[in-house]
Amino acid sequence: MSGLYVGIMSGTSLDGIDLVLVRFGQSPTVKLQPELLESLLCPFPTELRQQLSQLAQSGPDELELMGLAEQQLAIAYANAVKQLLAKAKVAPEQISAIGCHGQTIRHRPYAQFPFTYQIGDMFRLAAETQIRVIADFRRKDMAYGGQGAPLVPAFHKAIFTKPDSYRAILNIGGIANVTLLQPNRPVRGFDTGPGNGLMDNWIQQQGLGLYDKDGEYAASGTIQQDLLAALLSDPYFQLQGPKSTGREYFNELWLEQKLQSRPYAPADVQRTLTRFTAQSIKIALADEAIAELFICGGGAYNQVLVSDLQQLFPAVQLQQTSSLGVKADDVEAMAFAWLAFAYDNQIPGNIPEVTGASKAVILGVEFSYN
Ligand SMILES: Nc1ncnc2c1ncn2[C@@H]1O[C@H](COP(=O)(O)OP(=O)(O)OP(=O)(O)O)[C@@H](O)[C@H]1O
Ligand SMILES: CC(=O)N[C@H]1[C@@H]2OC[C@@H](O2)[C@@H](O)[C@@H]1O[C@H](C)C(=O)O
Repeated sequence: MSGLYVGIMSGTSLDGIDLVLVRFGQSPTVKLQPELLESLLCPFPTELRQQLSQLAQSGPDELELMGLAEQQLAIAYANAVKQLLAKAKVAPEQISAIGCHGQTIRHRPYAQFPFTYQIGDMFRLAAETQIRVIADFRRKDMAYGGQGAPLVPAFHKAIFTKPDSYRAILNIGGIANVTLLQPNRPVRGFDTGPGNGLMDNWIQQQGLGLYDKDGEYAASGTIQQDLLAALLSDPYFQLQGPKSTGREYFNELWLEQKLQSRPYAPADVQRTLTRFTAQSIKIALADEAIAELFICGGGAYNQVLVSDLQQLFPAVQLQQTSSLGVKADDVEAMAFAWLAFAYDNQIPGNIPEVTGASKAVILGVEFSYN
């Protein structure tokens, strides 16, 4: 194996496909220092984004819609991989495997029969690219009683651990999740709640773009304390980990219920949602003596959000993961490249203390092209 892996992540924000091309050391026993060779963000075609968004909630003829979306998604992934490899001037036969998350359309860890569903036809992705694909990373963890999420903590542990410092890695995507790398303790991690997802929904509803670039729209509003309290009253924030959530819970309908048709100025809602994300993270980490907090995911670029976080964590050094050598946009895609590497090297991909699974297991399924 070449040690070259492609990682593909398309997350709950539905902004597009994040890809990386990365090289991992040949021996899994050697301290892992991934070398990033190339990265790319391919925005989703509008129609596909709308279909995927629709699939995250119940609706008519979901099976037909899902079947069609799975194929379009695989084609979009394959085109993105081809672009990435062309940019890097690397041939498909040089790649050991693609690690692909797929697109979560339903995540129900608290259902009577818990399930999680990631779509994208991985055989088509393998056939189109002529590269083997490792995917379906979450369901085995759930089969062992876990939440199937979050999975990135194992990768964070592998590359970001510092033996003498309590580090936390905070990913702010559509949903936000945190990894706690505390010396002399098993790694912990969980979803803190909404990240950018509700903020994206709101600004889109106002017709002001897909997301609040640099937090500029939020900066024009004022925090509404009664709304903030209503948002924070959701029982999810009182749950202890392991815990995970998704857009099927924290979505437009959830927000509508909290707004109760009160006539807030739209910019005030944006500002309050931004504070809400920061405050829910603070609640989740209130008892943790974190020394260094590293932010990744698109939320790292929202200046209002980051400044709210800094205000709520005055004693903590807040930085982007780029100061650890991995750009905020690349961490999740790199984690899925690593999960493919872990599959090939028989390294467990889940952490039982994080997901709640009864044991650590090797995650992923191989989709071959020949
Ligand atoms: N310059 C920016 N200013 C403000 N927000 C930004 C900026 N760039 C990206 N974002 C936010 O980040 C989001 C994308 O983040 P990311 O790609 O980390 O999410 P994701 O991977 O889809 O979600 P998840 O981690 O939940 O699976 C965008 O939808 C937007 O809200
Ligand atoms: C079911 C699912 O897709 N969950 C995502 C989502 O996006 C962020 C958060 O919720 C996290 O739990 C997870 O993604 C990352 C990659 C994870 O598994 O670690």
